[in-house]
Amino acid sequence: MHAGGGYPLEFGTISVSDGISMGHEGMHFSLVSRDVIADSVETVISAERLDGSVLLAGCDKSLPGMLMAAARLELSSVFLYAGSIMPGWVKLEDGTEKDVTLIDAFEAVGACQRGLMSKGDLDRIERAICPGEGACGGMYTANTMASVAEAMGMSLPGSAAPPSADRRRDMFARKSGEAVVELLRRGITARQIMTKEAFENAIAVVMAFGGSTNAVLHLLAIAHEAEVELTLADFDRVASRVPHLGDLKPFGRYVMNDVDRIGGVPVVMKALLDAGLLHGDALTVTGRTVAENLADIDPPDPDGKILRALDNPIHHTGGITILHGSLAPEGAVVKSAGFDEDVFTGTARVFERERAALDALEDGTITDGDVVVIRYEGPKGGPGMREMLAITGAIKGAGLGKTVLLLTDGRFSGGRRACASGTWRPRRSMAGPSPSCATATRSGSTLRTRPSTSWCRTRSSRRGGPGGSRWRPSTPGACWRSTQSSCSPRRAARSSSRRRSCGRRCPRRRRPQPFSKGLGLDAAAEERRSRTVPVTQATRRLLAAVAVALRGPSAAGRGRERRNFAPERRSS
Ligand SMILES: CC(C)(O)[C@@H](O)C(=O)O
Repeated sequence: MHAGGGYPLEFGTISVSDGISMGHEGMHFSLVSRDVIADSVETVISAERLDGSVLLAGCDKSLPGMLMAAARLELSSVFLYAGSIMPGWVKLEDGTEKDVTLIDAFEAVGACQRGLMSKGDLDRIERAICPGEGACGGMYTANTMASVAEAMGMSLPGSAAPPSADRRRDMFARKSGEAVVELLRRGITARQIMTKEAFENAIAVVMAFGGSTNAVLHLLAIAHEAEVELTLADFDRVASRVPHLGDLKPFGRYVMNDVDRIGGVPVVMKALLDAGLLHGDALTVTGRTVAENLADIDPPDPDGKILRALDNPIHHTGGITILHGSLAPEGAVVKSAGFDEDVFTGTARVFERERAALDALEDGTITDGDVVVIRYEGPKGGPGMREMLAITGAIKGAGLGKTVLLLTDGRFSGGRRACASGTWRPRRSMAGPSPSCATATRSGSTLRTRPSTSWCRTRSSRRGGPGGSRWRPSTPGACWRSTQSSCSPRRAARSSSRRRSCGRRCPRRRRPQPFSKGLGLDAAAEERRSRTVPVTQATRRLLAAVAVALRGPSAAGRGRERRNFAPERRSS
């Protein structure tokens, strides 16, 4: 920002690592953290009257949280991803060597429980999965959302794929700072970039990569903040045209680092643009269009292995399918990239909460042909719509990944490999004290799902009762607050802080006035711009005075040192 002529102030938000919060009570807070992050960014930027922002994020919920804040604030913003981890490497007892990610550890737990893996190997995998810093390495939620940000034009072209430890990240950080000052000069705000076309571009890239189902939830939330009309039907429409090209984990063989080696996200964007599947005229944070950025980069064609060519896709439709049917009248989301079978028919085994299903798996009572239904994990009933990675990982590790289907009103991890469909809202799910799923489902009923034709049904005419004998309302706190506005998984996709999602009236927010108002493109503003930098001198004087008051005279000096330090870092 210094280099661009602006003056940066730094602040942090909370963040939750999903790898740590997975599989226990902590996961109730994960999705909630997304909205807390968006709220906290809005709060600081609004309170301090900042002109724009470079929004940095690493793990799953902080990425959409930041993008939601950008959309809500409608100031100049550039999103910058912290990059993903490199895969780990492990040598198992029998001499097998393989690359591993976090997901291998969750699956190893299931394998160990079933006696398919020794405790020694489980321990080796657990120690190998995190060889350094960065978000989870496969095309899980963090990398999916980083690709979303790049495809949407909210981050610099080529910035999503380089790993966390890669020094190119320093270059992207510097350029992001310069870019936001330039956006401010030109009066370009986040909502001018986050248009319907930008969302469609993001969905197209998710479909081509076979990204995380969480992208559906998060994109709906970001669109809601941007006041862009986006529905599940949009995902259906784009998925029907865009083929699945990425042989990427969890279902494929490669990780984000491999995508980086073959040219990163621009490779898939260029392939889609050439095929007429991307809006080339959408504006981006470079101030140029998607097509102009791609022309500058001139990325190579897909390599045919990590990313297939459009005429030789892995699947002819996108990696995510929206299901409808008696089980999910409002829609359910399934990662069809992981389904080999056209139809899955099985017998419902209904569990209240993930723990009960994990216990049944450990007992060996979940078997081939079962449809594990986990209920009371929804946004309100859960609360917090927990991710089910512990159970999907354990099912896969137990060797049941292809023969057992999992349905839940909770969420799925971007890393799950078992057959699973979730984020659904069966009929009557809002009734009674437990507005979770599966009041429509009873153990023993036959469930059928067919991702290829987008439906999931129950054959049973019997509906379950309200159930939920063990359901308790959440106690006041962050989770409880989130239940006050989330009604269904579809609506939970929208920010809890925007009451409109529940049909309650929410006054239209007034657009915040940027502090350095008048940096637009008109002649007078241009003239002013040439005489001033985006942060006013008055602000700078005020900040210096505050720094002196808080930390003594040396603090103001330190501020000056930092400013002067920036160009030196560039030369080193
Ligand atoms: C822990 C993971 C793999 O990050 C997961 O939460 C996801 O959704 O990607």
